[in-house]
Amino acid sequence: MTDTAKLEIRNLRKSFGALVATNDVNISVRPGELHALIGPNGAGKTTLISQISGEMFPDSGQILLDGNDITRLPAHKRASVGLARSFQISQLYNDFTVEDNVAMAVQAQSNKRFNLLSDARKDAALRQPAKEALQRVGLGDAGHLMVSELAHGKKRQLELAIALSLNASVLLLDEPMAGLGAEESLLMRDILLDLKGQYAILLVEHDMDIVFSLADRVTVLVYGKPVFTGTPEEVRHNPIVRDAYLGEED
Ligand SMILES: Nc1ncnc2c1ncn2[C@@H]1O[C@H](COP(=O)(O)OP(=O)(O)OP(=O)(O)O)[C@@H](O)[C@H]1O
Repeated sequence: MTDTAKLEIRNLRKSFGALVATNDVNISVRPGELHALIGPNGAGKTTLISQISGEMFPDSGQILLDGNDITRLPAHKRASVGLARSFQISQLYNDFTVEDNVAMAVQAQSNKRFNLLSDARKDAALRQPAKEALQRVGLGDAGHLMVSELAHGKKRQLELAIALSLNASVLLLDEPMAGLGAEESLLMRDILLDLKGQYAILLVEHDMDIVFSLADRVTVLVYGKPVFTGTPEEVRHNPIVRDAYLGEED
């Protein structure tokens, strides 16, 4: 399994003072796999994602992408080696159009390459991937709208479009369903279903219906430590998981 992992987390550890938020974590995400990370509030899911995306560095351990060690690579360089974290709504530019927001992300990632082109070609080279990414998340007709005009669900779709426009093969998705209404959730579920199989996806999500219906494998994190990794069916029936986490739901 180690040989074929797209993303591999080895013995990762991160403490905040006395609190061990990431406690010797080992997780692998295979090519095309949708791997969900679940756990109670405070289990360390966001802390782990932040280390994988490079916003925070671990105390020890390794993060490998396609077998290459990216543990200390700065966050802004990770997209160019194939790893994208879904943007957060707080990072969107409200006073620009939807398409501008995606085009700016494409440009920010590949500044040097585009600076060599003439303005017209540069514009086309930025607009085309932006349009394709928007199409992919169901925002093909919304490119001209100002971000400030978008409903919450559409902003979430835009976050995902920005991640897709970066041409990564590994996606880190941190609670894409958060704050969505029932209809918006169904739409997001369909979008994720469409992406499934084409990207290696590490998905943090509290919505268990989504996790159990979409994930190939699930890792359960409790107090910073993975207690079990398996298929949704195995996770559902595992006594350790039920005691530690799902117990109250059964
Ligand atoms: N910068 C920080 N400084 C100190 N403690 C932190 C910091 N970031 C997170 N923690 C602590 O680390 C633990 C893990 O937090 P984290 O946000 O990663 O959990 P989570 O699983 O994402 O939770 P949730 O599901 O509520 O989002 C918590 O106890 C949290 O209080």
